[in-house]
Amino acid sequence: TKVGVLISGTGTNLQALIDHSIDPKNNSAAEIVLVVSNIPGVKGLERAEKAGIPTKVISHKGYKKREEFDRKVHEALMEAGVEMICLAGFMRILSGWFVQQWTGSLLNIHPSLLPSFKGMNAHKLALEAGVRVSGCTVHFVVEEVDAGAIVAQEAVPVKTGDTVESLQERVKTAEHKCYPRAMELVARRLVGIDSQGKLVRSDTE
Ligand SMILES: Nc1nc2ccc(CNc3ccc(C(=O)NCCCC(=O)O)cc3)cc2c(=O)[nH]1
Ligand SMILES: N[C@@H]1O[C@H](COP(=O)(O)O)[C@@H](O)[C@H]1O
Repeated sequence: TKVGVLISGTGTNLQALIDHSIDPKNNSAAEIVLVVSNIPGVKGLERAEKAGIPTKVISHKGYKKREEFDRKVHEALMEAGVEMICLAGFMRILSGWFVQQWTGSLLNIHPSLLPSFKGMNAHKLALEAGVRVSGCTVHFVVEEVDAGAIVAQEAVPVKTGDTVESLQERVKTAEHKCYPRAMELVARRLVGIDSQGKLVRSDTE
């Protein structure tokens, strides 16, 4: 399955997906064929270039309408023959039109155990809530933000004295294991969503 990865920053999740897909022992069904960033010069672009993966920068600033930006991104993905998309630190909300084109083949990783702590500052919300366990969630992307069917989660202990940075670091370690596994399940079409958006599994578990 040809995979497109959308990023906006450092790309440590992108790196984990790249490492997983190129490691022969994984016999991965996923081939990352394009990395798109909406922000130029981010570290994630270097990671893709080092791995010999084509990159594109499509700045959202160039478009006055959200749908126009999304259509440009969609065209780039189609040109590269992309069959499924992984959002990895991509910080733009995608329009209903875009999400509709990719339903069932569009994944995102969120740094909390959804449905808790949706949105941009999950770690801050988790620390303020005083939870003792946090973690990460890979979910199918639907129009409503951070609300799609959950594919995989990994729990992480919250430690006394944790800051957003220390919790984020611990959660990212879990993300880097969780996301490749989830990508593989979807790339092998062992997991999908039905017309109601509910998860459908064809693997055992
Ligand atoms: N429709 C849809 N699209 C998404 C795009 C990105 C992410 C990643 N997680 C994100 C969750 C929240 C945001 C957010 O609120 N950003 C500030 C507004 C930026 C903007 O104006 O665009 C961004 C990414 C998830 C989703 C999703 O669940 N559904
Ligand atoms: N989507 C969230 O944004 C962050 C991206 O980090 P990176 O993959 O760019 O290092 C990760 O914490 C992920 O959960």
